[in-house]
Amino acid sequence: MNNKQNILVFGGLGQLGQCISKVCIQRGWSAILFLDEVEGNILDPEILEKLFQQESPEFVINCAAYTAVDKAEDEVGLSEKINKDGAANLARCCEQFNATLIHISTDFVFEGNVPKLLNEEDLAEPINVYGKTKLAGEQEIVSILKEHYIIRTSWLYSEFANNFVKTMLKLGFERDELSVITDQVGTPTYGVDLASAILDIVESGNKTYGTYHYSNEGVTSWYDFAKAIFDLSGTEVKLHPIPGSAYPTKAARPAFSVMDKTKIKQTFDLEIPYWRDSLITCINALKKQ
Ligand SMILES: NC(=O)C1=CN([C@@H]2O[C@H](COP(=O)(O)OP(=O)(O)OC[C@H]3O[C@@H](n4cnc5c(N)ncnc54)[C@H](OP(=O)(O)O)[C@@H]3O)[C@@H](O)[C@H]2O)C=CC1
Ligand SMILES: Cc1cn([C@H]2C[C@H](O)[C@@H](COP(=O)(O)OP(=O)(O)O[C@H]3O[C@@H](C)C(=O)[C@@H](O)[C@H]3O)O2)c(=O)[nH]c1=O
Repeated sequence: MNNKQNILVFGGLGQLGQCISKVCIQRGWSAILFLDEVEGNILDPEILEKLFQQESPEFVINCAAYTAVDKAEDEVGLSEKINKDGAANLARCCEQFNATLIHISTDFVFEGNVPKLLNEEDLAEPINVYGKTKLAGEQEIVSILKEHYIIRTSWLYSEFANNFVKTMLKLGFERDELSVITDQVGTPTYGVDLASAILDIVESGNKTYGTYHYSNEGVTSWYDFAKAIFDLSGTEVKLHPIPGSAYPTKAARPAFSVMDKTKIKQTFDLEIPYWRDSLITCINALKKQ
C-alpha cells in the first residue's frame, strides 16, 4: 500500500469503521482518517467540502449509515436523509474533488422471496424502510459518480459495536432459554474480513467500478447462526427454533438473501473465509477483550 494515498472513513467509529481501523493497524496503514458523526457529518455539505479541501482524499469509504432496521419504520425521514442524501452528498464531493467512493450497502435491498443466489444484476425490491433508503443511496451514487464501488454485505458482526453475535452472547448470559427464527436464511459477514477486502480493493489499483456482493462463504439461518455462537463460545442456553411468525418485528426482513460473490472474488482475486471459521476468529477476539 502506498501510504501517501489519503483515505477518509465516514462512520469511522461504527462497527465496520472499527474493523477497518483494526486491519489498518495490522497492515501498518497510517494515511487514513476515521471520522465520527460530528466531524464527518455526511448531512452537512459545508463540513464535507472543508474536509475534502483539507485532506484531498484519494479514497473515501462510507460506513456511515442509519442501521436500526425496525426503528427505521418509524423514522423514515431520518433514515432517508442518512442513507440516501448522505450518500449523495459524499458522491458529489468525490466528483468535485476527484476521489473514489467505496460505499457499503446491504442484502436488505432484495425482497428475498425466492431461494436463489442473488447476483449484482438481480432486481432490487426492498421490503422495509431501511432497505428502500439504502437502495436509494446506491442509486444516487450511481447517478452522480462513475468512480465508485458499492459493496453490498449481509448480517455483519464483529467484536465491535452492536451486532447479532454480541446480542446473542449477552442474552445467552442473562437467560436460560432463547427462541430464534429458522425461516430467514442468509450469510453472516465478519466485519474484519470485509474490512480486509475493502483495503485489498484500495490496494489493488483495479478500477473496475460498480456494484459488488460480499459476505462470508456458506449459508445459514439466524437459528443455526445462534446455535453456532453458543456452541463455539461454550454458552449454555436452551435454544428454541421458531418460525418468523412467532417473532413479530416492526420491519419485514427478506426470507432468503444469500448473495453470489463470484464477481468480487474474480475481479479482485479475493479469497473469502467460510462463515463458521470467521465466527471462531471473532469469538476468540471477544474472549481477549
Ligand atoms: N450491521 C449490519 O448487520 C449490516 C450493515 N450493513 C451496512 O454496512 C455499513 C456499516 O454498518 P455498521 O458499521 O454495522 O453500522 P453502525 O450502525 O455500527 O455504524 C454506522 C455509523 O454511522 C454513523 N452515522 C450516523 N449518522 C451519521 C451522519 N449523519 N454522519 C456521519 N456518520 C453518521 C453512526 O454514528 P451514531 O452511532 O453516533 O449514530 C455510526 O457510527 C452500513 O452502510 C450498513 O448499512 C450492511 C449489511 C449488514
Ligand atoms: C434478538 C433476536 C432476534 N431474532 C431474529 C430477528 C431477526 O429476524 C433476526 C436478526 O435480528 P437483528 O434484529 O439482530 O438483525 P437485523 O437488524 O435484522 O440485521 C440486519 O441489519 C441490517 C443493518 C442489515 O443490513 C442486514 O444485513 C442484517 O444484518 O433474528 C430472533 O429470532 N430472536 C432473538 O432473540
